[in-house]
Amino acid sequence: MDGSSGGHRLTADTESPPADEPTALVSASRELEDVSFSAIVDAEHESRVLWATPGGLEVVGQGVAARLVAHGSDRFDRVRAAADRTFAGLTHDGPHVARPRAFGGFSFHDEHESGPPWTGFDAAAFVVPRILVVRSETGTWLTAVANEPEAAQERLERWYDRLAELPAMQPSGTGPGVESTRRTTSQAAWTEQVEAALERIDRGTITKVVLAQSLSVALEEPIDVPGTLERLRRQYPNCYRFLIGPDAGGTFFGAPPERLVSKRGTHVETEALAGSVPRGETPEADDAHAEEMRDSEKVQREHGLVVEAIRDQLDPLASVDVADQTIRRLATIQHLQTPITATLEDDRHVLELVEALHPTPAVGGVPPAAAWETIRDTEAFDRGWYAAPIGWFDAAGDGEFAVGLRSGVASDDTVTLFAGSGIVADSDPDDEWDEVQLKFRPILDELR
Ligand SMILES: C=C(O[C@@H]1C=C(C(=O)O)C=C[C@H]1O)C(=O)O
Repeated sequence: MDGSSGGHRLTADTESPPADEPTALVSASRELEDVSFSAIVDAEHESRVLWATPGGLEVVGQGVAARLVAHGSDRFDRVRAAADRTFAGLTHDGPHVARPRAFGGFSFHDEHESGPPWTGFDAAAFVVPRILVVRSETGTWLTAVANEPEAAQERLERWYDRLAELPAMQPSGTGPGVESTRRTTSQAAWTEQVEAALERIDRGTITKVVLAQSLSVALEEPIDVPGTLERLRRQYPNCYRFLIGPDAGGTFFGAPPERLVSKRGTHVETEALAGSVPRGETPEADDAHAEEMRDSEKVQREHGLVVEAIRDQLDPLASVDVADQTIRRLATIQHLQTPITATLEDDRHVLELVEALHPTPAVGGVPPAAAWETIRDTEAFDRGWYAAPIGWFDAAGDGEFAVGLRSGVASDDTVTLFAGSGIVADSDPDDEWDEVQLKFRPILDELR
């Protein structure tokens, strides 16, 4: 069902209300001993989600209590309207951290149509899972969501018993092995693409554009996505981790370093993350790379465009505070980062902020429309949900979104990876090529 035409889509074994009379969601929570998250997200052919933040919140969900889907240029508004209907009258019996949330995201651009490798991915799609396990500072909670209190309670008890029987920890395994890789963009084609973008920059059509590549990886064994994410956690402990698995089609997953936005009440946090250099072999070499990035006029210009665009987007809504630049060090790469916070004048839904910010020039360009045209004229693959907002929102309109980077979409025995880099005046095609290869590594290393 298209969420634009109604709120809930209920799967067969829930108590389906008449289509035009969605009943309110009811949820109940119970504290758990720690459990293996895989038990929730291993289920194939079931809708499943995983969301983990650098701050330590981890959530897994399975099944569909409500689904919100939208297409077209007003997809953000449509999801928000569907969210209001979905969450109207919600009653939650449990701690705030374990409340029902809608998890999902958007495609990079609003003309997106689902198709390989993005089968199962609409232009905007969220689910409120029927079963959630939340691990936070205050403990681990199991939440069941249904349309009636008895059904929620029954589901809660059934899953509590089921999870209690499983071992708490499951091995995260090893990579599925890479049989072969196929590029959408050869290095020669890339050089031409970057040079064509540089011409547009010269002519003044654009100031910056982020061009990307995709890499299709044929696997030796089927991939265990939750296991892969668990291994990514060890390598990239300060990154987000996400898995979005519709009940049919591919599974989108990744470990992005970049927050698009988080909102709690009137407090907003976002950041500019743009400018990239490799890690060094020694602490001295590491610092030298970081120094070189900080001192580069080109990187500062590229980064400054992102800070400026975020400030311009938030200024009409909030009082904005831009902090000092720092270096964001990840296992394989370092970035220039500027943390940005804001205080909203009036409370807003997090989706309003997502719409205002996406795509920032960290993944799109300046000016946005001409940059998008450049991307469309240039890239030989479908961005799908790559570099797009991935996250959650709740009944109050609070939520958090990452940028879907360092990511791939898995289907059958293939994972398609995506990575890009910002092109500004003075960009060198060979350097940008190297940067893109570095950004494939987080996922690619875990597949080997
Ligand atoms: C586009 C990507 O990364 C983005 C682009 C960056 C850059 O151009 O320096 C840095 C971080 C991200 O905002 C990607 O990882 O695919």
